[in-house]
Amino acid sequence: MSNTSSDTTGDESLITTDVETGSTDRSTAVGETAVAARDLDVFYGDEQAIDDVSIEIPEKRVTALIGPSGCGKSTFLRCINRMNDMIDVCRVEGDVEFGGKNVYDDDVDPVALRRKIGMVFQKPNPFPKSIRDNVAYGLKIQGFDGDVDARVEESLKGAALWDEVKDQLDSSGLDLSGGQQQRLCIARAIAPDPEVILMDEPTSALDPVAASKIEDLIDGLAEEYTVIIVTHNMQQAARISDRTAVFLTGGRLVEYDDTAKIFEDPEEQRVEDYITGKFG
Ligand SMILES: Nc1ncnc2c1ncn2[C@@H]1O[C@H](COP(=O)(O)OP(=O)(O)OP(=O)(O)O)[C@@H](O)[C@H]1O
Repeated sequence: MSNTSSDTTGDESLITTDVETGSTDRSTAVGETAVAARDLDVFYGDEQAIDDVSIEIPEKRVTALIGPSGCGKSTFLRCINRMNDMIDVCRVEGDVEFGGKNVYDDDVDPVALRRKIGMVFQKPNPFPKSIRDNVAYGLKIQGFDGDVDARVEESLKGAALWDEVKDQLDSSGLDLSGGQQQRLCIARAIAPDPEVILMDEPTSALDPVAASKIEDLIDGLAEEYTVIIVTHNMQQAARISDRTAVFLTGGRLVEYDDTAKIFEDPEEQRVEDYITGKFG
């Protein structure tokens, strides 16, 4: 795995089909499906943001969603754990299957769904609470009756933050550096023991060293969780993901395959044009 991980949005000189792929030791054979979208359409009022997307996302792999600005990557990601429910004008048609169920069925509780499908955002957003309370937050909400301190430690270890904060668990999460705050948010996301972690450009607000740590972390997270990540950073997608889905303008999924195939030999000319920086 390359250790350079600066975000390169807009830096076309770094966009090349020669990017290093296949960073992980995981088998490229696609296993069980964790999340599937079927004929998914999403509208904001009259504007269509996702157009007839069907995709099967494998469990315990890193799947990257890439594509130019405004092509619907974040909208698609937010459909998976129904974060779009919070947007009044947003309407979803079609199915998103998780755990053998359409998450849009009437009997699905979105709060319970989000415990199973956690989310990490672009800007680190710890609560103005102690490090411990940040991680324990979701556990308290779900009425977790196990050993909270042990779970906090386990989650901070899982987010590669424990060694840096173990002596300051009562300090505010806001006093940490940006990269530490993002790892704290990852610890908070994994504490309720989800199956899927959605990440919306999790390194784009971080410096290259902090971003590199998060990339290494994501690689390890996929041992245990299904990771679905939106990134503008082509090199990042190539380095850390097993599968890559390319969205293009109009919210269409134009190609979805093993990451190495997408970056080395895409089927679609417009995908090649996009990843070589000819547009987007
Ligand atoms: N809350 C919203 N209300 C209305 N329109 C929205 C909303 N969020 C997104 N859109 C529109 O939906 C389309 C897809 O946006 P989305 O943010 O999903 O794309 P994206 O590929 O993630 O973009 P970016 O890479 O710039 O973050 C865009 O046309 C955007 O303007």
